[in-house]
Amino acid sequence: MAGFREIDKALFPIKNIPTVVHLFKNQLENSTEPNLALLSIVVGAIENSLTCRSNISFQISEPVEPSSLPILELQAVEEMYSKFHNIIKGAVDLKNYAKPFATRDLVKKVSDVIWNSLTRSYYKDRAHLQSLYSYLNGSKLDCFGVAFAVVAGCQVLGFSDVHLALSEDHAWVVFGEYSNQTAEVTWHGKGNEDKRGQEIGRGVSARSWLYVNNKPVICTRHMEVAALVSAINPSLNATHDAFEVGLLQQELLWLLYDLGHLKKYPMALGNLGDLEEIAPKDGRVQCISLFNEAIQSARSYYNNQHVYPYTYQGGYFYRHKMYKEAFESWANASDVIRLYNYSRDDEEIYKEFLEIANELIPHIMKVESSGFSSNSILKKPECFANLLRFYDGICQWEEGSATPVLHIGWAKPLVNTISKFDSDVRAQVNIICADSDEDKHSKETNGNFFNNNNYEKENTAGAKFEEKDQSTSNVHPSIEALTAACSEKL
Ligand SMILES: CC1(C)CN=C(N2CCN(c3ncnc4sc(CCF)cc34)CC2)S1
Repeated sequence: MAGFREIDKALFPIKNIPTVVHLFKNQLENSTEPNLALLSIVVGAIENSLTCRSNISFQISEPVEPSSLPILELQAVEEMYSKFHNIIKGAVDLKNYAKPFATRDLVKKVSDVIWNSLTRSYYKDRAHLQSLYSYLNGSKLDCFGVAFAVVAGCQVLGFSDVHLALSEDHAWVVFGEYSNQTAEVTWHGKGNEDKRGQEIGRGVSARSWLYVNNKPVICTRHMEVAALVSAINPSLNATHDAFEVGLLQQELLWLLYDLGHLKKYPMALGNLGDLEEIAPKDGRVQCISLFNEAIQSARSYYNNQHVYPYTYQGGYFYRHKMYKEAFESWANASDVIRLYNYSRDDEEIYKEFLEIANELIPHIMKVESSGFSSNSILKKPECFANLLRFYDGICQWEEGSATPVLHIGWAKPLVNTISKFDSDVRAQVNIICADSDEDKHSKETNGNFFNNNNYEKENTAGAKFEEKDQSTSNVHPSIEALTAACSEKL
């Protein structure tokens, strides 16, 4: 695996953002595959020099122009690259691993090399631990960073079949002649035994959101560059971002977008949408269309099994006080989660739905019920319908799961929200409840959602709440009971 080529070396020393973009363009557009280790070291060095406190004096003294960066010398980058190259080549005796395709032993061996060279104990959720710069200068990596380093290590060894697989909260690798082998290479969450070396579960975990029903983003080399760019973290502290790092990330994401490498990567499109909302670039599409592209991508390539595209879009609508639209996005997010079983590995998405249900929606109810405008969302039946669909999805998510989702803390905001809608508004929503003997979860494999035999969730959205004379399907008993209770009460 050669390091930089002459056309790349000529760009050093790097002093500004356009030069970094040029380096990425060279790497992405040339015939040989982009060098993951080199690109991760470059952006990691820039991110760390602009966000880690150790250089705080430097930031105060230097004049900061919008696209000026700390000077990055070629020699410093080459030293870090050869250090990574030597760690990997020194630890893996290629005579033991026949090429051209990787084996599970090889992947596990590279994962062990990274794993065993990390600092014994450190705060794993800290920022700026995702790049090879962090690995080579601090021996620290976060969960994503370990998976990325394994793929970069396999690239150094010449195994071009090893690729990054990404769900919405976990990363693993695929490999082999047909790219159909999978292996865990990093840990997930807190206090969970790592499953490194094992193939991605077909058991209970397969039904959890964490593995997105076997619809992960399978990266090409170019999409692995998009993943390392997406993982750039501009945050300086809890409240501020380093301006140049955010700008660099935005420019690199637009480069990848223009080259077509974000088409099958919904979260990267969402990341770019968030950056565009903060600092819109002239001549570029509106951020809302990026959120829509992310949703279309998830629907086209991942069988609409991803939640985040809808929460990106819902978050945008919420921030812009477009509450009716936000309810629809969140109901669509809920239609995704309802077909999963909640498992202990799904904390991240649980927190996402908890915040929407118990913080964001109550806030909307508060500000909306203070006024009396006839245009209020409290007068709109489609808002009530989407809220019921949102809550119903969470109820169905819980059904059939080993771990409960709802608790009393959910009920108060839920009832409070529903009772804000007058009976004449609620009456315009047509709810048809399934017959009691019609089991909500058909046992036969009617949907190919989970192609196992013992348990099926219907692959139709659990319930549709639409205005009168629209057909609707079955409703979770607790929602049915709730709306009945409201009718009695009011
Ligand atoms: C709507 C939101 C709450 C805003 N940010 C979100 N994310 C920020 C960016 N994220 C990501 N962005 C690009 N690629 C990846 S791969 C991955 C799983 C660990 F490897 C996460 C993730 C995760 C989700 S979701």
